[in-house]
Amino acid sequence: MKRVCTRQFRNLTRLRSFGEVREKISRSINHVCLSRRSFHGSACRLGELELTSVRYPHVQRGKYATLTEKDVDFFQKLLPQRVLQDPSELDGYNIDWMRTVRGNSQMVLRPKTTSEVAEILKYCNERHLAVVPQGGNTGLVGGSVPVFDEIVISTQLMNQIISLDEVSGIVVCQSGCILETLDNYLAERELMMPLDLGAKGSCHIGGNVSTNAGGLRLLRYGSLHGSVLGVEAVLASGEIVDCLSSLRKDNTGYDLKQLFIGSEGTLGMVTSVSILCPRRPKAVNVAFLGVENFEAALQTFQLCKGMLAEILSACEFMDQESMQCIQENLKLTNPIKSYPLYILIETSGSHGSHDEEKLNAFLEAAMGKGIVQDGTIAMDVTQRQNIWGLRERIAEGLLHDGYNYKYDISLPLPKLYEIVEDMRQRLGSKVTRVVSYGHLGDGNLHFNVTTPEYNKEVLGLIEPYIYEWTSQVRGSVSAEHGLGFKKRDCIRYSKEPNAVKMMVKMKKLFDPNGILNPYKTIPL
Ligand SMILES: O=C(O)CC[C@@H](O)C(=O)O
Ligand SMILES: [Zn+2]
Repeated sequence: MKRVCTRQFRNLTRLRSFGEVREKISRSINHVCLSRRSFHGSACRLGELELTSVRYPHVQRGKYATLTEKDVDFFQKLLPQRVLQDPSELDGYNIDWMRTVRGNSQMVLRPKTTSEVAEILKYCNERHLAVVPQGGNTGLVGGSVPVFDEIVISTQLMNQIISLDEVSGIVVCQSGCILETLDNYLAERELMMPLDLGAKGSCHIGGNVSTNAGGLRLLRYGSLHGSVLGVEAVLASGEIVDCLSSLRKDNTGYDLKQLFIGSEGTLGMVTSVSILCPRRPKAVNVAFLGVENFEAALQTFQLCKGMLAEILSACEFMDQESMQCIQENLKLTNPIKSYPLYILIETSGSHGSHDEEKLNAFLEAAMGKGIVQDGTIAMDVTQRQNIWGLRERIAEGLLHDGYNYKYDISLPLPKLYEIVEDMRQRLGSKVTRVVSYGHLGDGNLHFNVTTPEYNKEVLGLIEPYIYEWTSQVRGSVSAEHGLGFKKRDCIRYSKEPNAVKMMVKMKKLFDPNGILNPYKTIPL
């Protein structure tokens, strides 16, 4: 049952069978639903976490029309039984997953087809009614919730898989398909989604594409700018832009679909996508390792890139503070001893025993060189999921602390941990935790600070310091979460003024009345 590890890997501990199985249901603790599932329909209350007006008092409502009875009649006729207005149903659409942005939308529309989306947008554009497209509402920058009273256009009912070409591995589907549902559908056909993330159980593919979500396997499968072959989107005017190609090659001028990938619903609402899916690997292995410092983490990554080469499918890291957070707040168990840093390595290949041999050889070498101190390899699917749960559930664990200051930074690898150590010094005992983890394989640091409640002084110690530092080392202030509402004013730290000007011009061209996801992405 247990694969034998070599002498050099002497500290290897067997993975205990975890008491905790990764929870997949929404939980409501202290009035806050914490798993990265959406909380539509669950009884969440905000209480003291109602922070939009506290943190963003400078943001003023734009000059949009307000909803009239005539408007409501129009939408009810267009979408019978698919217009939500009951206040008890609206909370889940008005509040973001982080529970730091709360809008006050009075209406949620649930279209099923592209032409219904086109009708909605045409009407809203003529009436100057602002809208916010929303998928699973799992975003981390307040991009998918209204800021004021924007009408929510939910993709919940746009969940049809349109076609699958099993030979080329191209799936075409509506934007409201849940990522995990798509992946399960593909699994039956020996294919997989090229994207995986903690929120997979509730995020919608349209939201993934609109935010250019990165996730856990970007190292292996690249970004959605490469995997998405086609996009169908509806512009503010109601015009449908059909770029839903399923071609690998198409050089007929501007690649317009790219404009909808990562523009967070500000240029058009994505209604369908076409995605190139890789073959599902036959053998997957996951190892969880302990290292003494960030230099050793980098050496581990370098070594595994060399020794595991094309079978390496993920290389993630988390620090001891992340581990403490999930131990204390989620009661998860560390399968090895305590180390300053932990590395999760995943291989995905076509030959089980060959892959295992390679992984064991890598572990022997890493331990032999003294780079890795300790580790464990998952022996079955449950153990694999449990190891992944340690990494994927940190975001959830952090919310239990109270208020979470969240930063998603792309950095040159050698610089990745500098800011964490610096910030620990800077913040000292003023905060509950300083936590860092992320995608070592693609240079993406998730830096998080928590305090029992929102604390302006702490925020002032973090910002703009962290952004200025990121800018100086030519990093990006948003690696994969987007800018949404919360980060839009930080764009200038990563994009030069002329680039921002061009974005503003594009926005005006695509959406002259500014009705599409206002207050997001583009700075004021
Ligand atoms: O919570 C975060 O900071 C990151 C969330 C997500 O991108 C992850 O990689 O787990
Ligand atoms: Zn991430």
